[in-house]
Amino acid sequence: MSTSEVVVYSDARLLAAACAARLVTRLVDVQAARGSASLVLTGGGTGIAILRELRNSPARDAVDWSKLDLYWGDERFLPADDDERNEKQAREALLDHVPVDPARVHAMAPSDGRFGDDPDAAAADYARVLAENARPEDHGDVPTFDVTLLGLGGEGHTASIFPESPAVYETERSVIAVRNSPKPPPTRISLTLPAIRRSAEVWLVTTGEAKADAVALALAGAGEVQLPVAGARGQRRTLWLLDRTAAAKAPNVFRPRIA
Ligand SMILES: O=C(O)[C@H](O)[C@@H](O)[C@H](O)[C@H](O)COP(=O)(O)O
Repeated sequence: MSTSEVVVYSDARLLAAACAARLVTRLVDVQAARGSASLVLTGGGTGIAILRELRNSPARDAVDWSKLDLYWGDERFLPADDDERNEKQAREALLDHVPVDPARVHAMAPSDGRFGDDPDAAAADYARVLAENARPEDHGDVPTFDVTLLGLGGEGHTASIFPESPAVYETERSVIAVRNSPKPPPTRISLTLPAIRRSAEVWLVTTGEAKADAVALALAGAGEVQLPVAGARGQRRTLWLLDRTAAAKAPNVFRPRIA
């Protein structure tokens, strides 16, 4: 697993714009090398702000959107048209404005979809989708996601994996249902940490003073059971993209120049 790299930006808007620029470059490079690319999206304010900046990026269409596989790290288990759905927010922010291939947009099922209000069935189906899209070189039932975007909570959750929850102990399944989430809504679908760790690169993106303790503890080596975001690592790269306030308590060794 990769060691953490940290880049600090002076404010949240600049972080979102710079992360969008990084994404364009990374996706273009991967597509140039392999013909296609894969990106895992996150919910939350920072994750959606990045998608809006990507939509407005002048270099946006350097990405071949038709050759991009899109997944979600987690989803709020709500009706498809609920404004709180990560998928709906991502479509409004970006996906409805670029020529993605609908067959390559892999959304997690809503609570009014073909699995009804059964989050376990919806989670199992998403695990099947991941397995179907894994290639032999991925060595398992989860694709090697080129970039996985993840937000984090002030108490250290990432995706919908919360401290000391059943999700954080999951070692076999790639996707699980989450109930009684401390962050509303209570029922969610989430990749597990083993699935997240199949990523080539994990980009942890967050802003705000409320996240500073979780960032500092993760960078200082906290355990994933108490701080799930500490277990979100890429095979080749784990990149923390922070604004100045979220980085304020980071260990000095990580206190880099502020971009
Ligand atoms: O569905 C969700 O809520 C997200 O996946 C969640 O993991 C989010 O990324 C963090 O809670 C950070 O959210 P903010 O960026 O809004 O603080």
